[in-house]
Amino acid sequence: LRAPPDRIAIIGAGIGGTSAAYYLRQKFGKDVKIDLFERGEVGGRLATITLQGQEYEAGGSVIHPLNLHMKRFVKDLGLSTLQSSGGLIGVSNGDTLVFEESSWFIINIIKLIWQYGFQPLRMHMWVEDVLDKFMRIYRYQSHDYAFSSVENLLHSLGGDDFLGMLNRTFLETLQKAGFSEKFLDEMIAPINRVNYGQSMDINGFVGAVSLAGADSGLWAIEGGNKLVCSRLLQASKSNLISGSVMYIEKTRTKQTGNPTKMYQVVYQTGSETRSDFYDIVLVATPLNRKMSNITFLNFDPPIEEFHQHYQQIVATFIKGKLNSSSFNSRALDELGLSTILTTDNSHLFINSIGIVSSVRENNNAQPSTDGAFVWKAFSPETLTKEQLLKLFLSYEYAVKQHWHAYPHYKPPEKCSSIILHDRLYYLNAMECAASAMEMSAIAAHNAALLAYHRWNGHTDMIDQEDLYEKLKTEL
Ligand SMILES: Cc1cc2nc3c(=O)[nH]c(=O)nc-3n(C[C@H](O)[C@H](O)[C@H](O)COP(=O)(O)OP(=O)(O)OC[C@H]3O[C@@H](n4cnc5c(N)ncnc54)[C@H](O)[C@@H]3O)c2cc1C
Ligand SMILES: CC(C)=CCC/C(C)=C/CC/C(C)=C/CSC[C@H](N)C(=O)O
Repeated sequence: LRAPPDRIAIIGAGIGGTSAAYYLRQKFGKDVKIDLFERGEVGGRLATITLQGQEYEAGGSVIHPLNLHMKRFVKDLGLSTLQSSGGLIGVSNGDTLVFEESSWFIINIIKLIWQYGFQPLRMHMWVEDVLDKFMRIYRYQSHDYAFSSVENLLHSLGGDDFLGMLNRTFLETLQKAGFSEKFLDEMIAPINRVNYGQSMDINGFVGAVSLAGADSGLWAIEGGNKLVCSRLLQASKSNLISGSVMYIEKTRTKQTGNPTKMYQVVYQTGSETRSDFYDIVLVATPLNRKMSNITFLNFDPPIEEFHQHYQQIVATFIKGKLNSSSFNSRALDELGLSTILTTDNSHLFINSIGIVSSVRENNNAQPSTDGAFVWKAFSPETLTKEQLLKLFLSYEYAVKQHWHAYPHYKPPEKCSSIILHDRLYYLNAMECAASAMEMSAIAAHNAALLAYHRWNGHTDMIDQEDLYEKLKTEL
């Protein structure tokens, strides 16, 4: 093995950047100096909001039971978990509830079969099949295999079917699989709206991830999901630099005494502009002007500006008494639902609304003495006072958080390269397939392995074909 690199820079301390620091430390050992640049808060899109002394998840909130990297972090870093799901769900089309869950399991089964036949069961099997194939990544990564592009990674998991999903809309994918318009409109589109704030025109792969996000057994980290980022940072023994990276320059000349330092990272901290030289750089933030504003200088061929459009989502936290008549024409004293999803209807100004528990409560949100709960609404635009008064009989507060949340999906997806230059890697290229905490952790592990193998010239560990067959016989 070649001597390890001297210095590595990671830009962005969200779940992608902090898990990259963790995996890079595992691969390159204790001597490499890792600098992690962050211009905002550690956690990035994993963030909480504190209201009347209670903390709530404002960004990434739920984790799937089969998200094995996230599970592993919790175990290795001594964190605790909370169960996230619970409560009854309804689906409103703006006039009426087209589906309403009952607290009786058997009643729900009868209702689902009555309204949609066996399509919910078929859909469950379809998602399970995608997840089964998706989980091959853990085996590949535990054997240290890496991929140089998102397409190669997806192809190794699910062959041409997975690439096809990236290139077709979710609607086309499910229509082709024989699902009815009514079922897609009333059950599947509402799940896309709560999870990705988008219609059935997203790509089929992110559609499958979105449906996995409606499975049972979802969980979260006690104290807030962002805790995993600060713990990963600590465990990786990286150096956090609070500053905004402005540009990355490919160095023109060899640095005296160390010919390998290829990149100069220039950043702003307070009113000062500083810079440092690095052997390897990992970019762990979406590269577009609104989200990171990083330019690349002196690269040949040049690294062009990135234009991936990110969907704006507003999360509004409202403490109040919901007005059931805004979702249902039937007059009800008490709706009895804790989450209301909505169908794709241009008259609706929210994507979803649901009661939230604090990051320290296990699934048992309690109303205040006057019967008010804390609700979280997702909407494409800021809610106006009139809209809030339509949704609520009365409310104590309404506090909003804006996000450039996830890519605006528009298949066929053209994913950016993971390798931007010799030793310059882009983790968030992965978001073109699907944006989720686990996807960032997978991208981070992949980039750490890729950087390690390319540093050591292990080309046989990159983009191996037929890995599934090859690893079948390995213990
Ligand atoms: C409202 C919402 C709900 C979500 N719900 C879920 C969910 O329930 N489950 C799930 O799995 N996923 C969910 N997601 C998606 C998930 O949160 C993201 O996919 C994931 O957190 C992305 O992590 P990341 O580290 O790749 O990027 P980010 O978290 O965006 O991290 C990038 C970091 O880079 C920093 N940065 C940017 N530019 C610079 C610069 N020039 N210099 C220095 N630092 C810079 C940013 O400040 C940021 O901290 C949700 C997202 C949102 C917004
Ligand atoms: C990556 C895999 C296989 C599974 C991840 C499934 C998952 C947890 C998807 C959720 C994706 C997402 C962007 C959800 C946003 S909204 C979350 C929640 N409903 C909320 O109300 O905050």
